[in-house]
Amino acid sequence: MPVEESAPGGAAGADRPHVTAAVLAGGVGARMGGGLPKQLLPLAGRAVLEHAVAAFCAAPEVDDVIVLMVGEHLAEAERIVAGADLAKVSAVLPGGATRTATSAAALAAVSHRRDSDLLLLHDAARPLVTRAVISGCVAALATAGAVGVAVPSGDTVVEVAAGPGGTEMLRAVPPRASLRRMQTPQGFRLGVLRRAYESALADPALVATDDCGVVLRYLPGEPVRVVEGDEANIKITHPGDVEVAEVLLRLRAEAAAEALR
Ligand SMILES: Nc1ccn([C@@H]2O[C@H](COP(=O)(O)OP(=O)(O)OP(=O)(O)O)[C@@H](O)[C@H]2O)c(=O)n1
Ligand SMILES: C[C@](O)(CO)[C@H](O)COP(=O)(O)O
Repeated sequence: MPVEESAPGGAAGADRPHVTAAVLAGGVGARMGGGLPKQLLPLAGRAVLEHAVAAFCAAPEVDDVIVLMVGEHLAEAERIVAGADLAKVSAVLPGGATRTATSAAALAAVSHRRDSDLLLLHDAARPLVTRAVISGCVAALATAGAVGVAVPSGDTVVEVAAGPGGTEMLRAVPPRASLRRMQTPQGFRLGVLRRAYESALADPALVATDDCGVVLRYLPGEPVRVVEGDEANIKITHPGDVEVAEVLLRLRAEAAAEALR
C-alpha cells in the first residue's frame, strides 16, 4: 500500500504540524518464539498490531498512521488494516532488519513532510498504549524536539559485568530516583530525527534500542524530554505477556464500566 496524503478534515493546517504515527512491526519475535511474529497474535479478539494501530487512529492529535511490517507478513498487515477499517492508515510498508532500520524506513516514508512536522514511533508490540500517553507525547513536542514516554522503576536497577567462569557480578547501582523505564511512543520534530539518523546511519558501530537514544547519542546538543508513560503500556516480549495484556485490558474495561455507573 503506497504512502498517500491524509484525508482532509483531520489534516494539519498551515499553523499546526502534521502528525504521523509509525507503528513498528518489523520484528520476528524471537524471544516470544512460535510460528507467528507476536504482533499478529490474537489479543482479546484482535491482533496485537490492530490494537496498537487503532490507538493511534483514535487519537485526535494524529493525522495519519503508517505501518512498517516484517516483509513476509505484509499481506496480513494489509488485511488487518483493511478489515478493521482503520481509516487513518496511509501506508503499510516493509520494515528493516533491525528496529533501528525499521525506524529509518519510517523516516524515509515521510520524506515529503516538513522538518517542523512530527513523527511518533511506536512499538506494535505495545498494544495497550492509551490516548492520554499519546496526547502527552504530542503536547510535549510543542516545546521539545524529541520526547520519550517512560515510567519510574519500582525495582533497583543495577549494572552487571561478566565475572569468572561465566558468572555475573554487580558493577554499579545507579540511583533509582533518576532511573526510568523507557516506553513508546517516542515523538520527534522531523528535522531533529533526520539529523540524528543522518549521523547514526553513517556510524558503522551503530547499535540502538530506542530512537530517543539515537538523538541523545548523535545530536548531543538536542534536549530529549521525558514524559509520563503508563505501567500498563507493556511490551509483549516473552511467552505469557499476551495473557498479562489480556488481564490488563479486562481491568481497564471494568474500570471504564465502573466509571460510567
Ligand atoms: N527489525 C525490527 C525489529 C523490531 N521491530 C519492532 O520493534 C518493536 C520492539 O521490538 P521487539 O520487542 O524486540 O520485537 P522483536 O524484534 O519482534 O522481538 P525479538 O527481539 O524477541 O525478536 C516491535 O514492535 C517490533 O516489531 C521492527 O519494527 N523491526
Ligand atoms: C523502544 C523500547 O520499547 C523502549 O523500551 C525498547 O528499547 C525496544 O527494545 P527491543 O529490544 O526492540 O524490544
